[in-house]
Amino acid sequence: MWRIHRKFTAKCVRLFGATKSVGPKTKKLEELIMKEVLDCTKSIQKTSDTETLGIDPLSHLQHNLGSIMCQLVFGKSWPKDDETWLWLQHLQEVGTKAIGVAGPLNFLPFLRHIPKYNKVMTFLLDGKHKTHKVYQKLIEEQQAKIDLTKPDFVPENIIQAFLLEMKSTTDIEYFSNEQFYHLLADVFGAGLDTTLSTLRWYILYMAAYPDFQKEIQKELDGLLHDRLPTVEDLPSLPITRASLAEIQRIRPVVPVGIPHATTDNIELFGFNIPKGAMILPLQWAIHMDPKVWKHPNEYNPYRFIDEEGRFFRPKEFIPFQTGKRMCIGDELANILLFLFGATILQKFKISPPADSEVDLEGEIGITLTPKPVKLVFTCRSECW
Ligand code: HEM
Repeated sequence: MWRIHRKFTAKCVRLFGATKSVGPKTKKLEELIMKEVLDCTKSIQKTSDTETLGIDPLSHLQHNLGSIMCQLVFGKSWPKDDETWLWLQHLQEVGTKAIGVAGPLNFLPFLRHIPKYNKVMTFLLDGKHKTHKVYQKLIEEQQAKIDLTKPDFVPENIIQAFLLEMKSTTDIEYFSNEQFYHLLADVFGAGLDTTLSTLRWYILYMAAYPDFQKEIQKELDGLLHDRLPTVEDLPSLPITRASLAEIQRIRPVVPVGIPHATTDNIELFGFNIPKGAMILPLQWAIHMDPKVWKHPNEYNPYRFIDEEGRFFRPKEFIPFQTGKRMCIGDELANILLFLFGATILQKFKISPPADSEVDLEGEIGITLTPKPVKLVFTCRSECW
């Protein structure tokens, strides 16, 4: 099952233009992303004008990053104050924390009888049923818009692609309604929470490390002058790229990895691991290993810059994990992080409010997220 769904979703992501080489589809994706990036920076500026003691950019980032994921997955997005959208965001936020709390149930299923875990599971299952009802409506909306019998039909979002697959596949069990709902939830969840948390960490670290912030802004100004960043700019901006990589090293959003299981008995480094054992690939241990990274707790983008000043990736850097189940959204994530991160730094100086320090400790659910924060966003020039 997972192989077929993985192949299907990876194909969709490529179809949306999230690839290493930049073609017309990537430019279309860039256009969609930049529209939301600019809406986001405008909202940050607007709220900053009224809140002189600083703002938490979370709601703006969540709305605009979420709108991109919604368009790619569901084929539509909602206004900021729409009830369905607010509910989906709330469920995503609280659900991610709840999945973290429910984690021990993977190892000790009997815990579900304890009220604390029972409550969390009831919340998660209730949320799942309600979300599936919303998804059904979204599927019907897309169904009404498209004609799958047209030979030149090209899907524009995951719902349309799944409907096309349902029509043409012989593997009906893999493309059933139930699987449809789960796939939509998985891609939306996997894509939004991870990129959102990474961007929040990035903004926070920029406030905590003003000298690096200035250096990145100097690099951006030197190449872009007054124009906005594009995906083609990425290779010419090694410090910016390294600063984004370093945030993914020091604050990996899935620090304990996603649980996997052995398919057979194996021996690894003298340890016997039985078939069916749960394996947690501890990303944190790899990204914080002092044998690989000097002073691992220090934020230092220069770990990703070689002697010639070019960006390079040490093999121990695995923010998207590695192997057969590696993230399939890595290219999309890199494009999102770069366009959001570079534009925000181009437009704002980010700093903590006067007489306060930046809290770099996080909160752990299934992902590692920053705590609520207030930051001051000062327009760097005549931005708009
Ligand atoms: C900074 C952003 C992101 C990070 C750090 C991240 C990280 C990860 C990690 C660590 C995994 C687990 C790999 C494993 O099980 O070994 C994963 C899986 C996955 N990611 Fe991402 N991800 C990001 C963005 C995205 C985006 C934008 C999408 C949207 C398409 C996405 C879709 C997926 C999917 C579908 C899987 C499951 C793959 C499978 O089970 O075979 N991710 N991601």
